[in-house]
Amino acid sequence: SSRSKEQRILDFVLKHAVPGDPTSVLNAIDKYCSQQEWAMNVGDEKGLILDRVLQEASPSLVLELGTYCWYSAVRMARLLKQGAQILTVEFNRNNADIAHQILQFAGVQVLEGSSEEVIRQLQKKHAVDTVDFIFIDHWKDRYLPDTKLMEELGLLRKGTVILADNVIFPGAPDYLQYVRSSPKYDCTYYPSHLEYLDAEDGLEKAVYKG
Ligand SMILES: CCCNc1ncnc2c1ncn2[C@@H]1O[C@H](/C=C/CNC(=O)c2cc(-c3ccc(F)cc3)cc(O)c2O)[C@@H](O)[C@H]1O
Ligand SMILES: [Mg+2]
Repeated sequence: SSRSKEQRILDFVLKHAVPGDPTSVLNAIDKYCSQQEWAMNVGDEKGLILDRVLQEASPSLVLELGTYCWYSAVRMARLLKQGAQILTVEFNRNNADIAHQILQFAGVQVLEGSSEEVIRQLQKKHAVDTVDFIFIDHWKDRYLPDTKLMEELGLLRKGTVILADNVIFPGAPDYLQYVRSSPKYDCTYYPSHLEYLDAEDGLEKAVYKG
């Protein structure tokens, strides 16, 4: 069967990155996706913003919605403090399988399934109380329903940071309008550019006020 773009990215990573060296994995993916085949990783420019916001939050438990090619999961895992954990959710089996191969060494757990199912199971099946940091980067029309679900289930605590990719392009207008107008969130917009391109994009940070 013909290999997918995601498998070609993995081949390039396995050939050029150093196992156990997350930064070399990021550099390999950024190099491949900026020079050979574009892919929807958060990328190096928005990735620097993700790094800063994550380090500022210094979370013990990170939830990511939409693993895709594991770029952002590796990016976050390399900055976590000792004992902290990332749960990343992916419902496409091929992407999840590739993720497993890359994330094992980064100590990241890939939960296969749809975000709605996984979010509903976090407290009972994954012994989660509340989440400290959430990176949202899956289908853009799911940002708002999944955020409301996490609120309803009590997964957010005072100070939980939600960082959302692509709030400009492709855009998540209903999500942006909700968090910016809700008294429950303090929002900050971080302007940037679409990964590996010049188009405008940005990240929105929404801190839950409890
Ligand atoms: C029930 C569906 C919602 N729940 C979900 N639960 C678990 N995994 C989910 C998921 N939705 C999507 N996913 C997975 O996340 C990934 C999807 C990410 C969607 N991202 C984008 O569409 C995106 C798209 C662009 C983009 C930008 C410019 C352009 F011209 C074309 C695309 C840029 C980005 O940075 C993006 O993040 C896939 O791996 C998919 O299988
Ligand atoms: Mg994205």
